[in-house]
Amino acid sequence: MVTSPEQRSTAAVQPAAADGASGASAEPIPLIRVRDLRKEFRRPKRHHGFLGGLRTLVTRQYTVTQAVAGVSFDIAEGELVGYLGPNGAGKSTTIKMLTGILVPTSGTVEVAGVTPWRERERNARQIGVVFGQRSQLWWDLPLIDSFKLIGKLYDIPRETYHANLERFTELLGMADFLDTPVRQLSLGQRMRGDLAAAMLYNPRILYLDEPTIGLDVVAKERMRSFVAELNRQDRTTVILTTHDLDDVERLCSRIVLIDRGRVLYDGDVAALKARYAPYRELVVQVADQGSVQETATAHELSALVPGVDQVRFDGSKVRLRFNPERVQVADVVAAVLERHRVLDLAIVEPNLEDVIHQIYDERPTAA
Ligand SMILES: Nc1ncnc2c1ncn2[C@@H]1O[C@H](COP(=O)(O)OP(=O)(O)OP(=O)(O)O)[C@@H](O)[C@H]1O
Repeated sequence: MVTSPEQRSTAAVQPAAADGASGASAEPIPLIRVRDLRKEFRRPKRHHGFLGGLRTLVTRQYTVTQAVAGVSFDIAEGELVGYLGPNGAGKSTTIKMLTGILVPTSGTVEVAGVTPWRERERNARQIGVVFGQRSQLWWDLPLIDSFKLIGKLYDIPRETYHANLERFTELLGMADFLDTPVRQLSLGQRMRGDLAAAMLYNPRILYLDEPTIGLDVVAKERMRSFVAELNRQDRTTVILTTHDLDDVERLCSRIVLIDRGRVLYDGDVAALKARYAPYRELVVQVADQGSVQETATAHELSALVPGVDQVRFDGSKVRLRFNPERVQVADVVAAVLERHRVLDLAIVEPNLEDVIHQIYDERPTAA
């Protein structure tokens, strides 16, 4: 299931138009516009053994990897989009083309009217980039000196620099380590420094590539709340690639899901869940758990509570799955309360991770 950029907002689960061109003239111009983007990596085929090196040079055969195989999407100002996919799907390659680090094999990208790889400097002023695995800070300098250097490099007006430094220091809790050399910072501190450095010159767009990788829960939450604040207060447009779907649940209303260089899904998270996992679970802990398990098979129990499709015993809890479009939550709860003494009860939404696994499981296998 693929959606073209112009279809996404109105019909998130419709098939894509073949050409991916925008037809709606009244639509506002998107901040980021990507059309049929492709990137092919060619590596010389290596021959081994006696005279292999010579053959490699002479035959000039190549191994071709289609890292990005025709991706199109639009992103409006102020959107916060999760760009997701399994290892090797083409996420980093796409981000590298959007940031101007890589030149595509074909296709177009416009970022606020700029073709990133043609006007790298103009593009650099309007984007902030954080790669979780790499730092743009000066390793041997105190963190504050990296900020000062960025202030000079980007010609940030004095007032803007000081206002941003003060705000980010407060929001990211950096006061205690501003004077510490970057190489002595913990990963969580360094990531906060990187995030602040990426935003010091007020870019309109922030690209985050695995920004919470390796962080503990507290550090992750700090990063997430900072990104949410930038997006809400400053309308910063954010594109986030991550394998941590809690980042996505917490931050993104829209996701673009890619696989083998192609878009599998582009739309909002709620619509994705409604399509692939149209259920809720009532999770109950009952006083008579033992007797429930002894006297009622899952099948019998689901017959007792009308509208419940599936019942699972999960440790001390019973999980009853139902479709909220067919049966009211209140009716399911009432049916359970009528029969059992309930100690605890919760309604749980399907988790994005399960939904995405389901999509990968259902996709056609590679040719
Ligand atoms: N410089 C390169 N030369 C050759 N192949 C490359 C290069 N960079 C990426 N690839 C290949 O392109 C494909 C997409 O890689 P990419 O790094 O974009 O994936 P990804 O979705 O970011 O994966 P991950 O989640 O593991 O970071 C992979 O098959 C990868 O091996």
